[in-house]
Amino acid sequence: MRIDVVTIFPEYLQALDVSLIGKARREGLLDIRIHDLRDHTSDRHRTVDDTPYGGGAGMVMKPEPWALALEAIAASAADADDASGARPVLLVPTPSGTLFRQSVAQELAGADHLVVACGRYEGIDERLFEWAADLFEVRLVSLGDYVLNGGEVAALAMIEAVGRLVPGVVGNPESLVEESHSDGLLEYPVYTKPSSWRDRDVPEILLSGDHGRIAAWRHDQQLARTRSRRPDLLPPESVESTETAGPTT
Ligand SMILES: O=C(OCc1ccccc1)c1cn[nH]c1
Repeated sequence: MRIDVVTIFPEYLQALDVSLIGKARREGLLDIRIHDLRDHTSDRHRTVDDTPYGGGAGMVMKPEPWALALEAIAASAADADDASGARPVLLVPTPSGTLFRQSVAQELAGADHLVVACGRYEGIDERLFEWAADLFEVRLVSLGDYVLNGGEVAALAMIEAVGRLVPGVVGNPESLVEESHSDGLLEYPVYTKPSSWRDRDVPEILLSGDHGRIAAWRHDQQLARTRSRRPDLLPPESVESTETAGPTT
């Protein structure tokens, strides 16, 4: 998978050189390219923003530098994108996007080419997204109901969530199967040695070796946790009962 990131703070994306994503880049599983939006300006001050029409505080990102940056990326990937037959996905982290969830990460992991646009200030001129629709599948996506100063932190989160699902990136694919949200429930509690730690013991069931009962206990834990912390994830009829099945704090 190729991932291009456009930003005015390229150094923010250095985290993508580290750990599993960094290893996948070095192994060629992920082709991640970082672009400085200011390289697509033509004035002496490398201007990327201006005041908002209609007034209001803050600044808006000008559409032209973005269009030049995106055109350059589309041109550099044209052969590969043509071969894949699908338009690249333009992924735009923004508070006004649809909610990013594991299901969205799974979907995006199937794309051949992602282009991530990191907005700053009050956002990007809306016309850019209208213009981009001819070249890209445009996806405005929110990490959650809070506001960051720019899209870079959200881009790191989304790239990690998507990148780790690309085959070969995570060594043991088994660890991708049983994880939070993959079955729509929160993950069960996990424990490791020592079995007794500061007078707190690991639940006996986990030391029993009875894998059937362990699986059942873990599923009960998932349900109890999801009920208490994220009832919104459960279908309506299954929320009223509040029996607990062990440590669910
Ligand atoms: O703040 C966010 O993105 C940065 C951003 C982009 C455009 C204008 C302002 C801020 C964000 C919050 N949830 N998901 C993304």
